Parts: sequence; structure tokens; C-alpha cells
Amino acid sequence: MGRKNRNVNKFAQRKREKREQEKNPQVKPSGDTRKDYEEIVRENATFEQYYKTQKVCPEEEWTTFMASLKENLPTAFRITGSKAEADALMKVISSNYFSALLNGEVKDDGTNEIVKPVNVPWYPGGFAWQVKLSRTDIRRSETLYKLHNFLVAETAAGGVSRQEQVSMIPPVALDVKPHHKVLDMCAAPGSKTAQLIEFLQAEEDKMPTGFVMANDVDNSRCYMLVHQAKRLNSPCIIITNHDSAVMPALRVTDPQDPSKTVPLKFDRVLCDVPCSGDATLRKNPDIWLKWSVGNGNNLHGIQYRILKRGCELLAVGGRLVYSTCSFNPVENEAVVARVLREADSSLQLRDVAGELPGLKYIKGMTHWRPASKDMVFYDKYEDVPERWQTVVRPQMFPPTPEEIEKFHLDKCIRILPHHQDTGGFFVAVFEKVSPVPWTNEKDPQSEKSEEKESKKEPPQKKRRIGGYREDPFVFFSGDQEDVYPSIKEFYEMKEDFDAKCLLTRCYVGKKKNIYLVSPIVKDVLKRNEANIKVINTGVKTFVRCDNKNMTCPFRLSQEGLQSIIQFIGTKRRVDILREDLIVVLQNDNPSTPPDISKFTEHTQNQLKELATGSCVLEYKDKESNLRLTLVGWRGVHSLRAYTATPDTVHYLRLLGADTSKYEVNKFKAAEEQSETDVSNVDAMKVSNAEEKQTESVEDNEEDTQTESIEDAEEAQSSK
Ligand SMILES: C[S@@+](CC[C@H](N)C(=O)[O-])C[C@H]1O[C@@H](n2cnc3c(N)ncnc32)[C@H](O)[C@@H]1O
Repeated sequence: MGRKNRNVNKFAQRKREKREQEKNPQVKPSGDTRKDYEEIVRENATFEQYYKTQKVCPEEEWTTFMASLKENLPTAFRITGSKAEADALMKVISSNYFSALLNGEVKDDGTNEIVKPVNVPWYPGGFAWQVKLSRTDIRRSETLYKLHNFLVAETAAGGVSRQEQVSMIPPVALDVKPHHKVLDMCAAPGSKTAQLIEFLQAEEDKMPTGFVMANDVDNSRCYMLVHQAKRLNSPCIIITNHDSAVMPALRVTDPQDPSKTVPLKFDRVLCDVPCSGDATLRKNPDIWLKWSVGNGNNLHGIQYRILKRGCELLAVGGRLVYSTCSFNPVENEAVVARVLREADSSLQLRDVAGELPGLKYIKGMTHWRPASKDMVFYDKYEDVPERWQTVVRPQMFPPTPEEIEKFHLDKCIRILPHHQDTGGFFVAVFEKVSPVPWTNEKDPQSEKSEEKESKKEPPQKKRRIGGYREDPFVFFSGDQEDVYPSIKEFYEMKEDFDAKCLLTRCYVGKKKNIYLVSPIVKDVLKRNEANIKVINTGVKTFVRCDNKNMTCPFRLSQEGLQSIIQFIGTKRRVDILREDLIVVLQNDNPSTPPDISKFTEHTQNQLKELATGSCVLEYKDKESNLRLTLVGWRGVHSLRAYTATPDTVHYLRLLGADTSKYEVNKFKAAEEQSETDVSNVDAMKVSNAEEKQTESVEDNEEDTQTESIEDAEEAQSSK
């Protein structure tokens, strides 16, 4: 029997498939079951019997509950970025991309009702939207081609995150602030991690003092997290690859005495655990075919162990969210109750309904009946036949009347699909009021042994982690570092910038990219080198560009600009006017950058004083407070921006400029193709296949686009 290879490189596999598909558009990429989904009979008698018995839904709502589960899932998305940027994008969406929907031009296929976009009431800032159309509906509608293009491009630029509405709840319930140390225990593919980072970075212009550690046991899925982190350009994220049930104990510098360390405890922990996923039936209809009562039973153990470890790593006074996309009380309340039972009042459930205004839900359950695979239900463990006793465990049973009083499981939140036309979801919010009794959190002896552990010598060469070779993380030694003095001089780096937070990914050889991490991230990495498997960290801040008439061999990188700009002096900054920035962005062909004579006198005067090379283009709209900062390049006679295409379009949109050259109407394109003797049907097929491909990878695949564009531009400008 062949052994399952956990370490298949899914990105490489997808790229191979993409190449295959370009040759033959009829070939479906692996995992693309969308067409099959339309053919799936959305029924499962065992599923119905199980959940009817559990009473997961009030009896009078059962028919609506089941009917809703059989419908396709609406599309939901969030607007990201700073408040001013998100406000500007909201305006653009309402006036340009929602116009067909707001004008009542789009109707629901089934009910023929007019489809209107719904603002999600409980999402902070009103930045989340839901439209009662599936992704496929939007993709296939000519009326909505602009909205579709917008969603795809803005997802790539990081202006929008497409995410199921209910999946947005845990990070909001976690209430993350910029100073929090946050652990996301089961993070991949990373939609919630992205939200955590957004909340952490809520204060524009300030580097957060907290950080997010995003962990996943699956090595290849960790690279989906790398993609998310890259979109958000954060110096405050560490991606790790551990079984979170045995997540290592980490240490940080003692703030009272920097010569010592203290255990790292997290202010916020997210346990979005692996689950049977049966509340995602609307998005994943194949679950109708394979649902079994055994799935939930089998997952209870690992869910409990992850939650328990999360509670250990949580700081006293901190908050932990446990969530699943399952309806099953064995995966939900039973896990919560099991940990509360062991916690002996050190943990308490918190009622967060008030923090999610307008969210419809039902309260957590206090009674359920575990079942074995043969669909026999049990009221107590003693009734379970011996052959099922290793599967149906005593801890899966509901709490006693005394425990019901004590645990307050009714503070858990259950969302059913018909509540607000979403998938189902379960959320429990814990607060830690004292150390958990099963660990020796107060015992200095145990802390000492942990300290010894984390003081091991760092590995001197690349480590092999889960089958992949990870490049090392090599920190600068400050002003003594060979390349830093030229960077410091060229960009007039301020004295309070800690160059020791810069790092490269090689011990020897020419440094190509220089990354930046925040001081706390650096501390965590340095103090725990020997016992954490770090997959990625740091935001690309400087990129080598030799032969460019520059006294400094490094240009700025757009990814890291936001994090470093506060430390850059005035010499390399250009205060650019709106009309000039539009000229720069609209002339985005790197081989024909706009001539300096094309700009206003205001901008030209500054450029006269600016030596050739990398610079910062700064634009501020006084009325809206919208501030854009872009990496520019002052050529001998020209000025251009160093932005990848999705970012260019994003900035043009924010500036209210014309983006029509990027708004390809694939339906018109297909028509034109059919006129040139290509079958209309075939052209549409190709176009649809390409888009399916984009959609299937957009949330998952590493974003190589920015890199390749930057490389191409670099090649151009070094000519
Ligand atoms: C429900 S998904 C998480 C979704 C993610 N939080 C998001 O919002 O995108 C569960 C994840 O848990 C990971 N996982 C499963 N067992 C794990 C373990 N023992 N430790 C850490 N991660 C685990 C899986 O690889 C999977 O990526």
C-alpha cells in the first residue's frame, strides 16, 4: 500500500496543473470539484437523523434550516487597510461596483427577487459585505463583470479579503489590540490570521508592540500563511509549523531585567480547530456524500488537546476563542465542557453577544446524546457497548446539572445557516482568571528547565523542516553590518531605528533581500531559535539593485515601506500631487516611464533636488485623510512607481482615476474572439477555466505575481 506523502508541494503541483490546463483547458485542476458540486444530491438521511436527535435547531425551524443548507453560499468580503483607505474604497465600491446591484439590475435565479448587497451589521467599521450570489453567479454574469474584476484584483492587492461571513466572527470576538501577543494555533489557510494582523495593525503609522504567531501542523499549508502575510506586509508575524497540541513553551526577555527571560504567555489565543466541517455544506456540498457520525467522534480528542494547550499558553487575564465549522455538540460544547471541568474555575466562558451587535444566533447546548457509527444514541457512558468504548468516550457526554450551573455553556454561540444566510458556525470565548491547575505555571523550577532548553546553540546551517529546506533568519549586527551604513546614509535613517531588526535569509554571499521584523518578533526568534520551527517571518524592506547610479546598492520595497517610512529622513521623500501620482501610475510600462517635464511645477521642483535612485512618493488628501506612500524611482529624466499591477489599479481606484484600461470585459472579449472565427463557446470555456483557476488559487497559492513584476521592472531599470 502506498504511503501518503504529507509533504507534496501543493503549489508546485498547482503550477504544473496550470501549465497543463493552459495546453488543454478541458482538464480540470485537482480539487476543482465545482462542476461536480452542481450534480451532487444534497441529502443525507443519517445527517438529518443525527442532528434532529441532537436538537441542534428549534423544531419549528427545521425545514428552513435544511432548505438553507441545500442552497449555494452567498459571497462575502471585507475591506481591509487603514481606516482612511478602507473608507475611500467603500465609496468606490458603492458608486462604481455595486451600481448594478443597487439599481436592481440583478435578480436571484431561483426566486427572481432583486439582489441587494447587505452590510454585515456586527463587523467593526461596517467594512464587511454579503451579496446573495455565489462566486460562480458573479463570475458568469456580464452585468457584474466589473464587480468580479474588482474582487479578483483587490484580493490580489490586499484591499479586499473574500471570506465567509461566519468565519469573520472569531477574530472579532477575540478583541485584538496592537499590544497583544496573539497565537493562532491552527491558522492555515489564514483568513482569520489576516484579520488578526489587521486588528493588530489598527493604529496607522505606529509599529504594533504585539505580534501574531500563526501556526499549522501541515507544512505545505503553512505556505498559504506565507501568502497571507505577504499580502498584509506585516513585520509582526511569525509563521510556525508545529502540532499545536504540543506547541513548545517559548520564552521572551524579561521586561524587568533584560539579562533574564520569562515564559511567553499569549494575551489572545485562537483555536480554530480541525473539525468535521459539516456546517460548511453550502460551500462544500461533497460533505453530503461522505458525512458520518464517526468523523466528529474521532476529532473530539485532538480538539480537546489543542484547546487544553491553548489554555496553558494563555496569559492570566487573556482571552481565548475556540471555534469550529461543525454543528456537532461532541466537537463543540463537549470539548468546551471537558476543559472547563479540568480547569476548576481558572477558566470562564464569556458572553460576547453584545460585542457582535445584530448577529443572529442560538445559545450553546447543555444536552446532547453521543452516538456510535451504527447510529445508536446513548444517554450515559455505561450504556456504550464495549466495542464502541474507545470511540465514544466518557468525556463526550453532556454536563451534570451542577456542571450546567457552573459552566454556562449557554454563553457559547451557535450560528445556523438560515439565521443570516451563511454557513453554520460555533464559537466559545474563554477568559483565564488564574493559572490552570494541571500545569505548574507558578513553579519557578519548571521555568528554569524551559530556560535551559531555549538556550541551546542555534543551528549553523539550514535545517530540514518537514521535508523542506528553510533558509536561515540571519539578523544584522547593527551599524557594524557591512551593507547598513550605505542604507543609513542614503535614506537618512533616523537614530531610533534599530538596524538589528533587519535580517537576511543567508549566512554567506551577497545579500539580495533585506527583511524587517518588529523588536518583539526579533526577541521571540532570538530567544527560541533552538525549539521553534519558523517557516517565515519579516517583511521585505530593501532589495538589492546594483548598477543603478545609486550610491546605495539597495532600493526600497513596497512591501516593507509602511513599516519603515517613519524612520526615513526627508532627503528621499517626494510630496506628490494627486494629478502627478495619477500620471506616474497610469504610465506603468517600466520601459517608458513618464518624463519629468510631464509633472506639475510643484513636483518638478522637488525632483530637481533629488539624486537618481529609489525614493518615497507621498500623497495626502487633507479632506479625507487618505495617505498613500509608494516606492518610486527617480530616473535621469523620469519618475515612476515600483508597484505591481494589482497595487497600481488599487491606488488609481483610491485616487478616483480612470482604471478602464484594466477593466477587461471577458464577455465582450469572447464575442470579439468569436468574430475572428474562434468559437464563442470555446472562448468562454477558456475564459471561465482561467478564472476558475484564479479563484481556486487566490486564497491559497503563494503570490508570485508581485515578485515577478518587481523582478521584471528591476531588470528594466538596471538596463
Ligand atoms: C479549520 S482549519 C483552520 C482555518 C483557519 N483558521 C482559517 O481561518 O483560515 C484547521 C487547520 O488546522 C490544522 N491542524 C490540524 N491538526 C492540527 C494540529 N494538531 N496542530 C496544528 N494545526 C492543526 C489543519 O492543517 C488546518 O489547516
